[in-house]
Amino acid sequence: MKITAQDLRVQLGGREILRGLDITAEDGQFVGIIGPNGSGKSALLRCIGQILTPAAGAVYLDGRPAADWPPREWARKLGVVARNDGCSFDFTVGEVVSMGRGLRGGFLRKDAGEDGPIVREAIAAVGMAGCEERRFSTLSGGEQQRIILARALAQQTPCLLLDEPTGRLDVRRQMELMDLVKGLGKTVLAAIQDLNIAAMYCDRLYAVKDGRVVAEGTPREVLTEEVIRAVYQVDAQALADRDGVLHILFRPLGRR
Ligand SMILES: Nc1ncnc2c1ncn2[C@@H]1O[C@H](COP(=O)(O)OP(=O)(O)OP(=O)(O)O)[C@@H](O)[C@H]1O
Repeated sequence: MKITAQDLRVQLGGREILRGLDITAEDGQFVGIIGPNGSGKSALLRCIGQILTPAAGAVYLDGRPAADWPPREWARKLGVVARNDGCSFDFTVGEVVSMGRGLRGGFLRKDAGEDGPIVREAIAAVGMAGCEERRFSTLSGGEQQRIILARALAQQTPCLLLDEPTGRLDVRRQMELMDLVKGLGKTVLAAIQDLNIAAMYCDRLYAVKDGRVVAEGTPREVLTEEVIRAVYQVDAQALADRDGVLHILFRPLGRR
């Protein structure tokens, strides 16, 4: 399923946060959004996820505008993993992940009885099998992050929006999570802060700065020394290893 955002504009607190963004994720593509803190990555994902209403512009799934989708049908197409999306109540892990099933259209729907295996499978997929009865609040930050992803997996949508899905994970868990998501073949739009992770896993990247797209293309096209300098004001070297994997090496600030 294809995700398209066209000319998105957002104003918050009297400021223009998104200034006419165009983003496309083709069916099955893993698309990364990179950019400095405050550049508008979360605002963009929140607009596409219908959590934030844009001042102008539109979001489409397979060419059909968001406004034309009944909310329940939309929730069956698009799973959202927002940042700081912990639960304020003391639910168990199983209950948190079951909420992904509820998002598909009410806990009282006809197929609700089949949720158990799907919930357990989603928990196992993120490496947390057997933790169903644990209190969510007793998990570490990285474990909570994986369970929030499991909740989106249990929603069984063809598209996923992920806001810094690996931010609190150790290096192995980061790669496991990205391998897992990539292996699902879903259309994914993810805000990613770690440029090496973005280089390793994304089919396409959009670099966002001050609410505008300043570069787009394959990781090799976007993660150039010039773009990294323009977007982040840091000096970096982009090197491909013998397997063709791109690595970004950063120079300490003030050293040339
Ligand atoms: N409710 C709000 N009111 C006013 N300004 C806001 C609001 N929400 C976000 N902003 C501002 O919008 C800008 C973009 O925020 P956003 O969270 O989209 O950035 P980001 O690229 O995701 O940043 P980060 O990498 O730090 O997570 C920031 O300058 C932020 O301060």
